[in-house]
Amino acid sequence: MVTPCESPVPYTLLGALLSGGPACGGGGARAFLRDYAQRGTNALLWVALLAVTWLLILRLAALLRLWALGSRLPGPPAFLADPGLAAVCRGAGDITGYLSKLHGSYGPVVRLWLGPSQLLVSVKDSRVIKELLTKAEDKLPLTGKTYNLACGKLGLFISSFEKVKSRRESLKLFLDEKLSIGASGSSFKIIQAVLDRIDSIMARDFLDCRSFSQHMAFNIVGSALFGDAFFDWSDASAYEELMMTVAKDACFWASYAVPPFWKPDYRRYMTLCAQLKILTEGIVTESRDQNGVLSLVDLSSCQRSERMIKDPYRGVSLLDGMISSRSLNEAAEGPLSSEEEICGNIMGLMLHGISTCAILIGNILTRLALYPNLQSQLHLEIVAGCSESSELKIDHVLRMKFLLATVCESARLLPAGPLLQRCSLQQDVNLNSSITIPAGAILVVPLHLVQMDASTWGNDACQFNPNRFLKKGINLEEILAAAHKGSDGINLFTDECDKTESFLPFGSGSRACVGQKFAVLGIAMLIASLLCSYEVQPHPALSKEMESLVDSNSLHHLPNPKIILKKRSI
Ligand code: HEM
Repeated sequence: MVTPCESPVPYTLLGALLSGGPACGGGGARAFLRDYAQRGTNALLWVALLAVTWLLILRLAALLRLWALGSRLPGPPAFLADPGLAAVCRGAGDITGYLSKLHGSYGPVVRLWLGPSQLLVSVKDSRVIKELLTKAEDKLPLTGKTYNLACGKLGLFISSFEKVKSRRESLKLFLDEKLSIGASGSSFKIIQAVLDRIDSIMARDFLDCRSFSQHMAFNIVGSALFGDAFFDWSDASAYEELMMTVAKDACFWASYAVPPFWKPDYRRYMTLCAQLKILTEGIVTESRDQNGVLSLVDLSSCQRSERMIKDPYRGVSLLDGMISSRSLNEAAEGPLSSEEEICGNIMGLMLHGISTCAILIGNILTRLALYPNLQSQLHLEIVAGCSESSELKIDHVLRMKFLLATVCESARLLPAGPLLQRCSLQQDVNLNSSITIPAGAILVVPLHLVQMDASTWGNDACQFNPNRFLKKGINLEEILAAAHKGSDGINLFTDECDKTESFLPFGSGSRACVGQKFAVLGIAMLIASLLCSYEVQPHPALSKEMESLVDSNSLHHLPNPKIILKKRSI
């Protein structure tokens, strides 16, 4: 008869326990447990090994596919040891100039190997660009990483389109409400408030164009996002300064594959981000208290619009939209949109909105300072446009076509960045039914090349000429109204397909800038208010050299002129 101790070794832990191991002698049980642990560990190691091998096979297959599909596209030989490319990769070279040469040699679609697993595809053909920007819905992972680093968790600007979709919609709705006819007066009253303080802003006898533009952009975007609470926020200037410091270094620190915690500068940077977050939380709380935002939580967007029409001058803040969308999301997906995410979204919007608006404002002010004729023409239009009312409103600005054309022309000649960047994380992108771009490739549209292409814009493509936007009876008011109704881009050239697709300062397609109409009209409003009361003059030190630089087609970085704002005699 077989006794329990002679029974076959139980191969499960349960078996060992049921067999009453210790009663049969402690040594046997220990041996069994050791054996059991060994087998368990081996099994785990095997599973891990198989998983890693499987992942490596998948990665290798993806890499082979990338190489196979990538090599079908025109471009220089793979892994070229090119000093020009090396300089561009280090951030020291001129990416536009480099891509221009490649397009000259290889045509409108060019591929470039940045490394064995990094394929960049640059597209310059306006017929393909639209398709590309619609089909490639994701952003490069680095874009999301940069915002994540500076703003913490956020649901805007991130890589995956799926994750960003609903936030884009609620933000679009909010910004459109800001511009709706009734609310327009209060949305931009901050502009007048800042202009009233101009004497104190002009600490010396001139203004630094870049700092002034940044200050105006900060106020326009800040008051739009936080409503009336922003007007008398005591920490506003500390916030502005901190935000600019954080914005300056975000890309640099995000470019590290592993966050460099061992570097004191990095730790210092993270402390600044934390301070920025605390200040943002402060203004968020104040904005909520002042705008009574929580009373709007249960309203649908349609009800909110109605409410704004009835009560247009109430300083509603972005939080209304964010919180409402939060309630919707909570119902749909669970509590994903935490307070932390709302705060991150707002910081991200401030960072992006201020830096981009500041570039455009600075660009326009520089041209106003350099071209007195442009300024006189604008002044005449502005005075005529708001003659019947003492207060400047969005409806007036919408009628000022030359002003809107000036804003658009400035954005054409100096977009906020040199490249539009996209990618498709999961699926290949088929363009023009003949070009296949493999998933994971970096897709770029070189904005300077496209927006200054002589074949589309004519021989004067590099010259500043707002009138080009007024040709062929283009109705800018209608165009902006169309953008208002939800089209993805500002369609300036209804009859000229090539130009629509070649005017992309706000991007286009699925990830187009949500704030484009707000930015164009807000900046037009600022310039109109400014020119009503002031004349923009160049500082005497502004040399002829700078004048030629502004006209030059190599102007990828704006000079920072000193300007003087001279009060107009009424
Ligand atoms: C002159 C001012 C501005 C310029 C030149 C600008 C430009 C851009 C560009 C080029 C993009 C990428 C588009 C693409 O990849 O197709 C973008 C995205 C975006 N912009 Fe702007 N922008 C400006 C102002 C603003 C403002 C004021 C806001 C809101 C307050 C805003 C909100 C956004 C958002 C949320 C996105 C991200 C869309 C996404 O990732 O899906 N922008 N902007």
